[in-house]
Amino acid sequence: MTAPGLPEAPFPKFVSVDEARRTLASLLPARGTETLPLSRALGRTLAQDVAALVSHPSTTESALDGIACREADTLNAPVTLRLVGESRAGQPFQGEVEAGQCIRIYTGAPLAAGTDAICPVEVLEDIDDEQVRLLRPASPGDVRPEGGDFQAGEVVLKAGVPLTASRLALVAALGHAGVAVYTRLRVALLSTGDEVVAPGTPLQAGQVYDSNSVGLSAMLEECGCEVVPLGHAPDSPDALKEALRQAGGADLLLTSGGVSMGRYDFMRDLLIEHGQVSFWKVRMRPGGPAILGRWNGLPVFGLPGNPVSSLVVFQVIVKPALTGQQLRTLRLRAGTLFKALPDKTAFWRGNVVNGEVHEYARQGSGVLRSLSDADALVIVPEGQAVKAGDSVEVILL
Ligand SMILES: Nc1nc2c(c(=O)[nH]1)N[C@H]1C(S)=C(S)[C@@H](COP(=O)(O)OP(=O)(O)OC[C@H]3O[C@@H](n4cnc5c(N)ncnc54)[C@H](O)[C@@H]3O)O[C@H]1N2
Ligand code: MOO
Repeated sequence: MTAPGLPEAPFPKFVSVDEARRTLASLLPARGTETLPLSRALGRTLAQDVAALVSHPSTTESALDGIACREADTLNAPVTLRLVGESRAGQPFQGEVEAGQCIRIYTGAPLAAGTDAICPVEVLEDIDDEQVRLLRPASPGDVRPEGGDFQAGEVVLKAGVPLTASRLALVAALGHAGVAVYTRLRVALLSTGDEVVAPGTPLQAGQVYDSNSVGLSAMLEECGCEVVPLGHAPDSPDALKEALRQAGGADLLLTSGGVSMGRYDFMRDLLIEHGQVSFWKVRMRPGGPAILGRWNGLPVFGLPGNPVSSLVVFQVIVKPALTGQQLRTLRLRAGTLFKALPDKTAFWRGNVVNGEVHEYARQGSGVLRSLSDADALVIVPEGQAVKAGDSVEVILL
């Protein structure tokens, strides 16, 4: 597909979002694996299935502080039972509990032989050291069965999932002190533009603070990448060539700015004239002008400068390519109209209100606060408007 006004070129233009993602993934190096302690594995991608070394719970245990007894004895509560001992975590009751008897028990302590139900302290009355009165029947639902969470030998986590905080906790519970992960990709990061300045310095008229470096660097960290910060380069082919040279040892150079139709969009010019371009422009908004190519073998992904555009392209194209993970989406009911674009997938910002997603008022690619204020990117396929009441696919932000 060739747009009016663009020169003919020996590379694809206006590729789909899926094609852009696949092409970027195909330029990245195959990754090795390494084993890391859990304290250093946050954000990395699991390289091997992880099986449980133990069952959890390791024995059948109580979910509450109270007494353990036989449910059948308590169906006509209030009833009085005879206390014959107690079970604490690490100090289980050794004997058998018989009909009409009970033991004191605490959360996480093993059940005793003969017991099958728990009555919590809130519905107990102590009569004396040997007797207790249950105001309600004891519940088998407050017993946690052995292996109810996972069984020894069971594969609980599959290779390829990202290691979030809760998954790292799970790996520890499975009994592992370390975990096999894919090695980190080294991603060099560069902001371009004469007007771009680092935050913390005074801003002259026409300048803008470099928000892209900050947002993209944080997103790369979240993807488990090693970031090589190259800072900022002005709109000059020589300065950009120097930055491209500095990025030489990286697996990918990510740039922002200078890829659209302007006369000073030199990143685009350099890649088209002296690099090898895989595609220029993606059928999406925001983010349409993105360009992918290689410079002396180094994959270079040029994100658009507009702050919303660069972060959205990262989210929907770069992140899945870097992590090998599918985009996580879910479906919600639309509470308002989301307009379609004839030849682009739109990623409109939306807010979730009472389970419905509503359009955020300001959709401009320069309105960076829209990504902070919104709850979701609403995916509107090419040419297919979403009406209020329709089901729509969203990415939660
Ligand atoms: N005639 C046309 N003009 C434009 C088109 C088009 O198709 N025809 N596409 C528009 C779209 S869509 C986008 S997106 C932008 C992308 O342009 P560039 O990638 O060339 O980006 P710049 O022109 O360098 O900057 C755009 C905008 O973003 C601000 N910016 C740049 N870098 C940063 C940064 N690191 N932190 C914060 N803000 C940044 C910059 O100041 C500009 O305001 O092109 C449209 N134009
Ligand atoms: O794609 Mo641009 O990102 O619409 O402004």
